[in-house]
Amino acid sequence: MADKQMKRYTREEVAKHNSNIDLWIVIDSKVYDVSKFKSLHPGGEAVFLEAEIAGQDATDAFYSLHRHEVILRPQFSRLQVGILTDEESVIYGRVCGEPSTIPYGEPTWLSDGYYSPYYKESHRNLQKAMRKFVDDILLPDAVAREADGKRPSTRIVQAMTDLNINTMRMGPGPHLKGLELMGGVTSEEYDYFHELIVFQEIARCGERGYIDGLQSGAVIGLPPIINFGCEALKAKIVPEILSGEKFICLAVSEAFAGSDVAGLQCKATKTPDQKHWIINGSKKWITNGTFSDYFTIGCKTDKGLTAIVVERGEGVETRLITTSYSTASGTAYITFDNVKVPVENTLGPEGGGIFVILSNFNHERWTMCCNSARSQRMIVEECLKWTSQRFAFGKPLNAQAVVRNRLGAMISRTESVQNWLENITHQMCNMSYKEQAQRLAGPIAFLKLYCTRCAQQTAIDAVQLFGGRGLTKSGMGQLIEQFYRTAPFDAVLGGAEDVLGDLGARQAMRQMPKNVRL
Ligand code: HEM
Repeated sequence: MADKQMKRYTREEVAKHNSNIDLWIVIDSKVYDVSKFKSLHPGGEAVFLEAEIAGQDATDAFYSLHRHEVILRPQFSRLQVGILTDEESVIYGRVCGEPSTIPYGEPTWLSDGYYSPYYKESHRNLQKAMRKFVDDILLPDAVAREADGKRPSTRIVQAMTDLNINTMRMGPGPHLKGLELMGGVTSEEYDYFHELIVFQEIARCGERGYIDGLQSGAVIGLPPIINFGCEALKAKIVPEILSGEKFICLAVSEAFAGSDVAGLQCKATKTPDQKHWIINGSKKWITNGTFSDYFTIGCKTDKGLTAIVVERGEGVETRLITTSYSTASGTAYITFDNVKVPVENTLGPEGGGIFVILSNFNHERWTMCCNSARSQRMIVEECLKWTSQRFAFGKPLNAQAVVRNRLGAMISRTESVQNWLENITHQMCNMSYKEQAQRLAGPIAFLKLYCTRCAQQTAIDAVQLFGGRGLTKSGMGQLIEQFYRTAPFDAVLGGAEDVLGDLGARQAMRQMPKNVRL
């Protein structure tokens, strides 16, 4: 029943319902009868019988211990029996489809009264459409699948296909030609800032394993085919993946080698008639591998590392690896046992696999930064809310200078990550794919290294602010717990931090002018 139609009570009237058998409380001007509920309350019965709670305004006590969404659940909202005379409820949580009202809850370009040189009307239109899609459609499935560990539901894959979201996640290019994009964006105007928006809005669902389950294998496994595959291969595989009919993943890392791509042991040898590859070996930690139909892999061949596309079939086995994030991502251990693949499935020149894989890494790492930057912002928002509504030592947490100092550091990191990301994205918008491969490998490696270090420090800070709740999978700190558990993923996937730092520094050293001196 809407508040307006509810019976009005004065605070004095509510106060009379303060006994074990007749017990009311007020939360945000709404009057709740908890007489029966109290024995079912997960936090125990006794809390309701305290003198400052029974028949009293329990708003601060409630928000010190529960997320706003708790009181919105139908089984609890129906405990409401009235509303206070001459008062209205004022507290709200996340409003579906709307921008956050929390300071730093949105990047500068989405914050009222601030400016950015990078975003145009088409970016704003896409952002609004994506936000609505994520809040209304994606989020409920993300929460459910993260909990049951199943891959994203077919209807979500279908919805994303219908809205061309997966095609947009391949970046700007001819694959978008003629498509109607969300927010009325045309394929000609679609640039990397549009793509950044797609990734950052999806990141807001906050369910890290699920996000990877959302065909992130295609985001990294399909571009090598688009950029280096022969026409026949592209004509067959690209439509199958973009229509959501089939799934693909990028399978590079192995039990034997991860960041050391040159040390891979999976081997491809040609048949005597030179028409097929015979592939033997294994791959480990392959995102979406359990449900993929195609595998873009790196293999040792006589001419060196070569990229090849393998179709699921005889000799290909995948099994689930349980990592510290949810199994919604379909992370797999894959074995190839005498798998026969046509040589036409080779991507780029034989022996040129390192270039195929490395040039793809730039885009992959950049998408990870988009995701991580937005996730860090969400954690900042959670911490700003928590520290203002949680009371300790008689004051809100944010009344302590040490807490504000920690918040300040978290905000600074989040802002610097987003601003650097936007600068790199601007470079990508102005460079060809080849120029990006040549000039941005170092900067993107540094960005990812910086981004994931910031994320991990922010995760540690957030746990300090939330205490035990930051380590508990349900309740107030559930997003913090998940972020703390999964932030290290981005620091390893797509290149470990130390490897990336080295890569960027080596590139800088190569570019040093020969004759310059101090
Ligand atoms: C209609 C009002 C209330 C409802 C529907 C409600 C519901 C819940 C639920 C579902 C939980 C489980 C944890 C979670 O999902 O967040 C919980 C935990 C708890 N609740 Fe309530 N609650 C209400 C009011 C209160 C009040 C007024 C107090 C204290 C004065 C309180 C104290 C607690 C405590 C101490 C916990 C355990 C929190 C923890 O483990 O961190 N609850 N409540």
